Amino acid sequence: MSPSTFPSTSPTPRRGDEPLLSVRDLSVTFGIKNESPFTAVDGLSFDVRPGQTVGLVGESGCGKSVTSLAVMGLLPPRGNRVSGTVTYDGVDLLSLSPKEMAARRGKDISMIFQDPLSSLNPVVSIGRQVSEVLERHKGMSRKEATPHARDMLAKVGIPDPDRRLKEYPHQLSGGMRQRALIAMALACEPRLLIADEPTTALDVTIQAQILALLRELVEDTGTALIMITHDLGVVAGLCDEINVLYGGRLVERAERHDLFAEPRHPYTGGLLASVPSLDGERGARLTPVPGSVSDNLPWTSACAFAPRCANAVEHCRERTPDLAVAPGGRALRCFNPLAGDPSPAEGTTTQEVR
Ligand SMILES: Nc1ncnc2c1ncn2[C@@H]1O[C@H](COP(=O)(O)OP(=O)(O)OP(=O)(O)O)[C@@H](O)[C@H]1O
Repeated sequence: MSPSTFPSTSPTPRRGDEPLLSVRDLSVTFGIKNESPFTAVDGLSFDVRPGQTVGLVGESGCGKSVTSLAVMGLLPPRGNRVSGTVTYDGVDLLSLSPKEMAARRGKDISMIFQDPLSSLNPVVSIGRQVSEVLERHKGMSRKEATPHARDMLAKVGIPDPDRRLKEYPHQLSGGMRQRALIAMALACEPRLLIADEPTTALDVTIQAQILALLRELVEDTGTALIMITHDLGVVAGLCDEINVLYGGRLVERAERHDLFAEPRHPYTGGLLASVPSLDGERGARLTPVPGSVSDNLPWTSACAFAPRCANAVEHCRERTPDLAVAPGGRALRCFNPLAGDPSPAEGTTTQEVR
């Protein structure tokens, strides 16, 4: 695809500017009327700048999707408590009314989900679904929106877009459906795109194509991208910065290169050891992280990961590790990290966050 494939979201500022999205101390607790409420996201903070791709990574249940739903204002209206701030372009999204938030969704911030089949309406043609977004958010008439919808399908690499416009989701392959969903998400040139496991339902070749498409989008338009995945392999070629979550809390954050070259949290190390590598020895076995999240200890009195951690020492089960943030932004929540340079947790210049 050519560098001019995507329309520029001008005057979007480029990489390196102020954060477009700042999440600060975000917590989401479910079952607030029950005797034992459950905190799915606990004190999470991260920034996303224009043109930056930020990964939220962790295994099932660590709070990735709940974080994205909180940012999008899509959590169930009752039965949960959300605290902290989610500042987008200077506005705290958590303070907006449902109506105000609905007006921003699809326009300023868009989301693509794991399963395109359940995200697309099965009885509405692909062209109609893309053009409806343009009618709703850009005030276009149906007549004006249809050629734009066609262009969007072409831009995301759907061949023969004139024919595809008239087709229904079941007539497209899985990869084409995901492209159609990306076309819908991009129709209004959002400045922030959240992709929640966008390639999990696709086979490996198509996965690579969709990831390449997202990378081009970010490079060409300066769109900020939050990439949610359980698979460090997916973020390897895409993310600038990676946030590793465990049990609802951030346990490590680093630039992609630093994280892959030198993981410091034993959980990050475990995730990396379970990713297949092209450089790995033939026949080498992958090492999964032992145990499951059901083994977790409560963060309030321990490190939740301690029962599964080969590096755990006695007080990991007795005290809560704080998140220590180094001046460059690298962050670590661990009493006994993997070997490497002195970590923030080992007491260099640090700022205790939580
Ligand atoms: N509406 C809800 N009510 C109660 N608990 C919920 C609700 N939504 C999510 N949870 C719980 O919050 C925790 C975090 O869920 P979340 O979907 O964010 O996990 P995830 O990291 O995205 O995992 P997955 O990849 O499996 O979706 C899970 O234990 C989940 O059961």
